[in-house]
Amino acid sequence: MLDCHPSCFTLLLRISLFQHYSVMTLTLYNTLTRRQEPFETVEAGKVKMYYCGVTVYDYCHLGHARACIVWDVVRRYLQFIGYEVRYIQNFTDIDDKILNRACVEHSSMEAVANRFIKAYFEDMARLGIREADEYPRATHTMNGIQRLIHELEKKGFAYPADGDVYYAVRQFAEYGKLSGRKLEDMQAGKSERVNVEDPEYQKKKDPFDFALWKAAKPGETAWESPWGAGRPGWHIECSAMVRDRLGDTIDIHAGGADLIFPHHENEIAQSEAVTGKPLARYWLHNGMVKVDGEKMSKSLGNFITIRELLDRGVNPMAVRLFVLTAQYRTPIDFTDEAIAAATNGWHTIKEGLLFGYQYGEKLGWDLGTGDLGLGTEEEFSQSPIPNPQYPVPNLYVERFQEIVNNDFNFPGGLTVLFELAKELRREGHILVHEGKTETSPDKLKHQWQTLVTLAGVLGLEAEIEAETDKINGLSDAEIEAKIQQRQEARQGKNFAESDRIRDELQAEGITLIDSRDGTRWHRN
Ligand SMILES: Nc1ncnc2c1ncn2[C@@H]1O[C@H](COP(=O)(O)OP(=O)(O)OP(=O)(O)O)[C@@H](O)[C@H]1O
Ligand SMILES: [Zn+2]
Repeated sequence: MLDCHPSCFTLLLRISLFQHYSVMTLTLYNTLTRRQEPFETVEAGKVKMYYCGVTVYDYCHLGHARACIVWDVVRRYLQFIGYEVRYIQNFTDIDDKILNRACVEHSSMEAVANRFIKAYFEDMARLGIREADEYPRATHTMNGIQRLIHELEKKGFAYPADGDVYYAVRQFAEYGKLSGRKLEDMQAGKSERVNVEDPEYQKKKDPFDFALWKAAKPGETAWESPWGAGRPGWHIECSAMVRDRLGDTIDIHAGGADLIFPHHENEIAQSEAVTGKPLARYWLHNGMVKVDGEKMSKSLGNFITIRELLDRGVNPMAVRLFVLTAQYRTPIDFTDEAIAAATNGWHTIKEGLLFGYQYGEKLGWDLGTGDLGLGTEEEFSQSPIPNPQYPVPNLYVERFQEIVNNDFNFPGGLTVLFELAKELRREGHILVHEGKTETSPDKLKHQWQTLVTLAGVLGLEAEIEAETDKINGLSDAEIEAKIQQRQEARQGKNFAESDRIRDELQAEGITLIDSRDGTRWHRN
């Protein structure tokens, strides 16, 4: 028994409570408060989440891939720790850039949008992004948009001007609370850059007022409205979609850090002026993918599309790893080296994921229904936890959760996966060379299932059949036989032949290491 003063007990109790709290509570950095806070949802056990999706006028690039992967994994993780998540992602299908492309292609805004929405789904499926619960589009939300503008007008936050309608930023006392910008400071910076000849400038009461509705120019696609034919501004569509699909206050509003100002600031001004309630409890922003220090962006033209990257042979799971090895809020540089490092990382995790398929039978695992305990294919693809019957929780899962609970620390979570995968790989080599493993088959099965579960939370899945086929393509015995042939060629001084065999094996993903004691090999 500890000989301790009562205050010492209180301290111990506090420490243990704190430890419990820090382990079990998800805490998130909230852009709005600039602090990391415990995650508390409006309704217990349920998360309403909205992500500002793409403007559909071109193919998605690696920057979009990062955003989509991060929010996909956030959603999976929230489900994993027991939340019911309703996840909405919009498509901006009304925009000057879509209109310009339609003009260039002698096509319509709708045709351009539809083409790139289709491409979006193709690309995201290749990256293993789970579909959102709904994908509202600006063109399908016209009633909600007009209703909101009308309410803003009625409450004195909006004013019509010659077919346009503007939001009066000075009416909203909290304008700037998300981005931390003050109108006065911005005013000083902007005064030299303002173009007083600009017709929009002349219609606005304040240069920072922004358009809620824009009158159509002759020949432009337009929608009827109480203010005349026109189309909505970009910011109002998200306010309307959030309200229509999720209600007045949601739990998580997500998007790239480039959207904090003005887009999200304006969304807050619009929605909160009408409802008088917070639009979102947590504002989360992913960092940018950069190229030579600059944001990868369609408008700057410094981008690589997802399809280009994958068509070059980069594994989609390596793209996921490239994204997940950085904390989601920090910027990351796109370089060939970074992709190569992610590819190496993926090979390691993949080997671990395939362990059960390669060695399960040899280890005498009880295969039960023949699915190695992974559940049916349908369950596997739908559930965030491949099989809820898994032997979870365990120490690995607890550690993973403890790490990730700290502001979605996915890179930290990955270290647990690498540890498991490397251990399984090591045991696989021992089994091949010595006929048995160091660790008991039961424990290995448990570790393997844990790895598959945690990898599933991060959306990392090996294409089981294709990959095992590849591995089965050259069995261990065949590899050993080729090494023997190479040895004979070397003894006969036929170095061309020995090099050919080495290259052939390398092409199959087998690396040879020569030493005094002979040739060792490993799969890459
Ligand atoms: N380089 C990037 N890195 C990370 N996220 C990005 C990047 N570019 C865009 N996003 C995010 O992807 C989503 C869709 O963005 P959007 O369609 O406006 O693309 P964009 O490339 O920024 O367009 P533009 O180049 O015309 O500004 C947003 O949430 C945005 O923040
Ligand atoms: Zn938005």
